[in-house]
Amino acid sequence: MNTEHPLYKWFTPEIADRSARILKRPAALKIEGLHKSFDHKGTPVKVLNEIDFTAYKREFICVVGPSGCGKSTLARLIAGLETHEQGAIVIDDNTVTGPGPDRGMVFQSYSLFPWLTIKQNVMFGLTQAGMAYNTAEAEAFQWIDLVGLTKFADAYPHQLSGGMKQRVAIIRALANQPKILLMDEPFAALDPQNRLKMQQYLLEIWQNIDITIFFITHDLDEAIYLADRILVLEANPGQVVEALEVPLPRPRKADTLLSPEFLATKAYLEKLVHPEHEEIDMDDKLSMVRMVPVNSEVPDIF
Ligand SMILES: Nc1ncnc2c1ncn2[C@@H]1O[C@H](COP(=O)(O)OP(=O)(O)OP(=O)(O)O)[C@@H](O)[C@H]1O
Repeated sequence: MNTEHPLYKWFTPEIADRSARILKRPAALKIEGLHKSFDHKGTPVKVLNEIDFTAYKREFICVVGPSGCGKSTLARLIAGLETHEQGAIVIDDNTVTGPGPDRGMVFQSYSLFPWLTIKQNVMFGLTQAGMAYNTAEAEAFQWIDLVGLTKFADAYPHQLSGGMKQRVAIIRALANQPKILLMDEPFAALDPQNRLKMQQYLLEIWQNIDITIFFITHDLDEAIYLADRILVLEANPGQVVEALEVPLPRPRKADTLLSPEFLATKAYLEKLVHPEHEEIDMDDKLSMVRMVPVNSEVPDIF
């Protein structure tokens, strides 16, 4: 780690050791010179520019960046749901040319089949891949048990809370044994308490199975809490600003969010992701406050 880096003092020998161990593992995902444009009224508009990045086996990567910087596009390209004009995406030495069973996806909206029970949802990919019904059912029960939903195996998605549905979406993706789990804002629709619980669940699952996670989020707290490294993108066009090693030891717990290294990392990321915030001075803020009409209803929280 560069001794000039603003977070240098938090890179303890323990963190440096974790980082060195991860970098020695084989690459799970290589993104090489990736460019992506979308057509806008007949003109190509570059969304991703020269993205180069490698994630190593069992690494937990979070991707952050301002709205529109191409985070979801990048996840969709890795999933093989979009095509790119230049560069390559390589998973375990295989170049991505379309969707495949080596990648599982979990989105913000619960993409469960509403007409299937929880067990049937989890079994779906397994039976589609040719697994015998009884074997698939036994596997599905193991996954359902892992996330504490045994009692709900025969329930339908609409009978579950948002957090429960997301647990099912995760195990449904994992049951197919992908090499990479792509998650695009999976917990964004949950309230803060359920969100934290889901983050803890995800970390527990990740620690117990052989999976590399590529997790898109708007939420810097979430990224710092979960990731080994955070890929920071900037917008117009989307390109890499930094792949930041998270200087926080594991295991991470709820009080990790209050530690000085967490707060220092967050302040650093805030500046990378929203540099314009530095330009807002207090006089601007006060002039906005003064614009509130004297008689307007002000909520009783002040
Ligand atoms: N199918 C499409 N056709 C045309 N333009 C698109 C398409 N998909 C995305 N874009 C544009 O590409 C840019 C990046 O979009 P993308 O959704 O990947 O960004 P993002 O970083 O995930 O944004 P957010 O954080 O707001 O979800 C945006 O300007 C978007 O309007």
